[in-house]
Amino acid sequence: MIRVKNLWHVYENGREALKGVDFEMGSEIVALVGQNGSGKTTFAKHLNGLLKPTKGTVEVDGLDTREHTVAELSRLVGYVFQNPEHMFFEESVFREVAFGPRNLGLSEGEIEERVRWALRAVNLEGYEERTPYSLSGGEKQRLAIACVLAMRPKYLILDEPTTGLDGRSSASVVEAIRKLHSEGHGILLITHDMELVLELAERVVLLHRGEKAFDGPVEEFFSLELHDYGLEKPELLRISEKVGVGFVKSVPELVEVLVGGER
Ligand SMILES: Nc1ncnc2c1ncn2[C@@H]1O[C@H](COP(=O)(O)OP(=O)(O)OP(=O)(O)O)[C@@H](O)[C@H]1O
Repeated sequence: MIRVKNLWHVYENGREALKGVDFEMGSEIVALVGQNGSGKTTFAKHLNGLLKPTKGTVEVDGLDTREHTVAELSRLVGYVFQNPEHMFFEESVFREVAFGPRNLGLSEGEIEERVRWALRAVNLEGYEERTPYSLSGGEKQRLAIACVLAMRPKYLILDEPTTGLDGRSSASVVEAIRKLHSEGHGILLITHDMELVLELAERVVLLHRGEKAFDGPVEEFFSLELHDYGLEKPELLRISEKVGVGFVKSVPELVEVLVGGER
């Protein structure tokens, strides 16, 4: 479990970015949402120790982040940053994914096993010898996830994993996230994309001006007045409400309800 209690973060310039946030998560898919500057990145960086609480506590599987290094915590909480392609520096996909495990001092056999496993998890088998720069946007994003996965973290933080990707690439990333979740990883998805929240999240945490304004099931989240928080309802939900169907998670589900009549 990740346990955050009364988390405050005040930057050196006096900016109070987080004000008393409580949070817990296990192996769910949680979407972390909120308008620009609401504190999402500041919050997420506390979960692998990149930032330490000004006040309050953050514990990951019983480890207090103040007492452990980022290197130690990164084995538990993997962080895939936005636009990860800027972080690739090896000449092959294999070497890129092997970099983290190699730094752990593992044997060549173990490294290879981890790389194959991580590439399989994101459907990039057969890409081992490609250069990272030759990959498509969706493939790069999945490679970035594989690099973090190779450290075998229990929890994954994904910052805007589908932003800038076309429909097909985005679908491949969504599929990889679902697969990881089904294998027991807890996933914190930072995003502005409400369609993605609808499609993937079980639970939503909404930050507003550094405070937690909502924490609950996705259906309940979408019944909030999202404009008040600078957010938009997904088009699909606007349509489904207009035709009197209410909450649906996907276009096929909407069609099924419309064609099948009663739910
Ligand atoms: N290093 C820093 N020093 C001072 N203030 C900061 C620093 N980093 C962030 N802030 C401020 O803290 C607040 C929260 O920022 P944060 O990046 O956590 O928000 P966010 O929700 O992730 O925003 P976005 O959606 O734009 O990425 C903002 O007002 C921001 O300007």
